[in-house]
Amino acid sequence: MELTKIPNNSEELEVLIPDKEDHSKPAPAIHLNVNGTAEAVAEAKAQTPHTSLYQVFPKWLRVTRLWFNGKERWQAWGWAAAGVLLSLGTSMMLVVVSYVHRDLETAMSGKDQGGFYGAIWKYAFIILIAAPLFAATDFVELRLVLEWRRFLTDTLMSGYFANRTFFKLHHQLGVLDNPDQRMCDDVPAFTDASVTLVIGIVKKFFMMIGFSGVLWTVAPSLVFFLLAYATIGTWLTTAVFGKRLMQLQFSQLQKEGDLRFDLVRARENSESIAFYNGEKHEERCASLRLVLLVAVVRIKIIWASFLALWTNFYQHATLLLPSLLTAPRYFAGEIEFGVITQVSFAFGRIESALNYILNHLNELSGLAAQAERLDALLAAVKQIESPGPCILNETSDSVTMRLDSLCVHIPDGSRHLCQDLNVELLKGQSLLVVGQSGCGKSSILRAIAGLWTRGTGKVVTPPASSLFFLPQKPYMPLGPLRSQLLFPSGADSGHWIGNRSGPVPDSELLSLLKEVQLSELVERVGGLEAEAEWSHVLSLGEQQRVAFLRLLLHSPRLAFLDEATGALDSTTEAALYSALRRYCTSYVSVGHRMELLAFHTHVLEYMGNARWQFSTVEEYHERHAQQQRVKST
Ligand SMILES: Nc1ncnc2c1ncn2[C@@H]1O[C@H](COP(=O)(O)OP(=O)(O)OP(=O)(O)O)[C@@H](O)[C@H]1O
Repeated sequence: MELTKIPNNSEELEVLIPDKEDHSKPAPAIHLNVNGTAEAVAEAKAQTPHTSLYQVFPKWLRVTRLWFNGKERWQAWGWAAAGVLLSLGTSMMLVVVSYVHRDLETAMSGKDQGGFYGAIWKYAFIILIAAPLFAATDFVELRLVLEWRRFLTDTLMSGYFANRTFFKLHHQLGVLDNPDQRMCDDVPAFTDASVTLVIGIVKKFFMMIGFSGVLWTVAPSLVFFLLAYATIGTWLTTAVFGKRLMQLQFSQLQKEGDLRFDLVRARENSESIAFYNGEKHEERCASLRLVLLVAVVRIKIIWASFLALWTNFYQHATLLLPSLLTAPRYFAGEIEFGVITQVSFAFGRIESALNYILNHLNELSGLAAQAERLDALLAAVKQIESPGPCILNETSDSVTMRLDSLCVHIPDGSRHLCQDLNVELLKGQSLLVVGQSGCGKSSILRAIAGLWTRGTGKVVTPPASSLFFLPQKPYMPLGPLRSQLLFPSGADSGHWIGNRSGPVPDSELLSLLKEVQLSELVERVGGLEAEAEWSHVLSLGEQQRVAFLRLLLHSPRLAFLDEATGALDSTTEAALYSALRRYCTSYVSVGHRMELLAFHTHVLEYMGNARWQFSTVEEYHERHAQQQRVKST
C-alpha cells in the first residue's frame, strides 16, 4: 500500500492507494480528466459550489415549486396540508401529555391516590387518540415523499428525453456529471430530506408555541434566554459548518456517481476491455475514483465529528438550567414538585425546537447539495431547450433535402467542419458523403438530424416521422427479437410504422429477414419472442443487418446511413443497397468503399479546409479521372 497525501483547503489527509503488484512503485498515472490525485481533488473542488446554505435556498425553492406550482399542485398541496395538520395534532398531543405527566407526578409526590388513577385514565385515553394520529402522520409523510419523487423524476426524465437532451447533455455541454444519478438517487434523497426537514420544522414550531405557553406561565425569563441562545447558536453553527459540509456532501455525491459510472462503463464494454487485457487499467481507474470518494468522506467525517462535539457541548450546557431556576421556588413552597419536571420537559422541547437546524445541519447540508445538483440539471436541460443562435432545422413536405449555407461547428465551437455548404437532393436522388476519416462526414449527418446544433445555416427535410437514421454503432435495446426488428417502434404498435392500422405480421418480418440475409436467425435463436443480450449474441455484421431491416420496414421518405454496412462484406453490402433502392426513394450514406458509388446519384466530397464539393456521380468520376491524368503526365 502506498500513502498519498491529498491536500485539502485547511487540512491534509493521508489516503491509501492499493498497489497490488509492486509495493515499492508509485501508482501509475491514470488518465481520467486529470493527471493525478491532487489534481483530481483540485478539479473536484473547482466543481463544487461555493455558495452558503442561505444562497442554496432559492435553488431549493425553484426545484420545490415544480411540483407545488405545477399541474399536480392540488395533489401536492393536499398531501402537504395533511402532513402539516397531522404534525400540528401530534405536537398538541405532546403538550397535553406533559400536563398529564405533571398531574401524575404531583399526585405521586403528594400521595394522592385518586389523582394518580385519574391521571392514568387520562393517559390511556390520550394513547387511544395518539396512536392512530402518529400512524397517520407517518403514512402521509411517506406518501408525500413518494408522490413528490414520482413527479420530480418523471419531470426530469421528460426533459432529459425530450429534444434528445440526453445526447446533447452528454456530447455538447460535458459539464454536468452523472445526470442519471441525479434523477435516480438525488431526487428520492431530496424529497425525503425536504419532507422530513420541513415537517420537522413545522412540528417543532407548533411544539415551541405550545411549550412556550407552559414555560411562560412559570419562568418567562427562560423563554427569552432560549430565544437568544438558539439564535446565536444556530447562526454560529451554520456559519462555521454549514457551507463546508454542503460542499463535502456535493463532492461525495459526485464521486459516488463517477465510481458507479466507471463500473457501468466497464460492464458495457466488457468484451473490448477483455480483448485488450485492459482490466488492470480499468481497476486502477475505479480504485482512484474510490480513493477520491473515501478521501472526501474522511474529511466529511472529521467535520461531522467536530459538529457533533460542538452540538453536544452546546446542548448539555443548559441541561440543569430549568431545575436550577425553579428549585428555589419549590423549596419555598411556591410551586408543586410536578411543575419542576414540566418546566424541564418544556425547556427541553423548546430548546430542541429552536435548535432544530443546528441539530440537523448534516441532513440540511445534504439537502442543500441535492438541491444544487437538481437545480443544475434543470438549468442544463433549459439551456438545451433554448440554445441561442444555431443551425435552423426546418421541415417541408415538398422538399427531399436541402442544405442552405450550412456551417457546422464541433460542440465546443473551437472549429468548424463545413462552411457555406449548399446541397439540394430531389425525390429519387441519393447522396454518398465521402472524405478522409475525421473530416466531419458523420457530423454533417448529426447536424441534419438536429443532434448538433452549433453553427449557422439551414437544413430543410421532410418531417421527422418521414426520416430514418442508421448510426455507425447499431443499438440493440433490451427485449425479444421482435422488438429488435421493430425498433424504434414498439412491438404492439405496428400502426406507427408507415401509418399501418395494426401490428406488423410475422410473414412480413420473415420476408424482410430474408432481404437482409438473416433468414435463419429466427430459428437459430428460438423464435421472434426469444430474449437475449442481443448486442453480445449477434455479431456486429448481424446487428448491422438487423438495423438495416428496421430501415426497410419503416421505408422512410429519406434515409440516412452512417457507415451502416461497414462490418459487412461487399457482396452482402451490395444486396442490402439493392433492397434499399426498392424500399426507399431517397437516401444519404456515409461510406469509405468506392463500390457504394454505384448505388448513389450524387456525391458530397471533402476537399480540405472545411470545403466540400457537391456533384453528380458522373461529375465525380470525371473529376477523378482528370486528376489521374494530370498526375500521370
Ligand atoms: N462530441 C465531440 N466533441 C468534440 N469533437 C468531436 C465530437 N465528435 C466528433 N468530434 C470531432 O469532429 C471531427 C469530425 O468527426 P466525425 O465523426 O464527423 O468524422 P468522420 O468524418 O465521420 O470520421 P470517420 O470516417 O472516422 O467516422 C473529428 O475531428 C472528431 O474528433
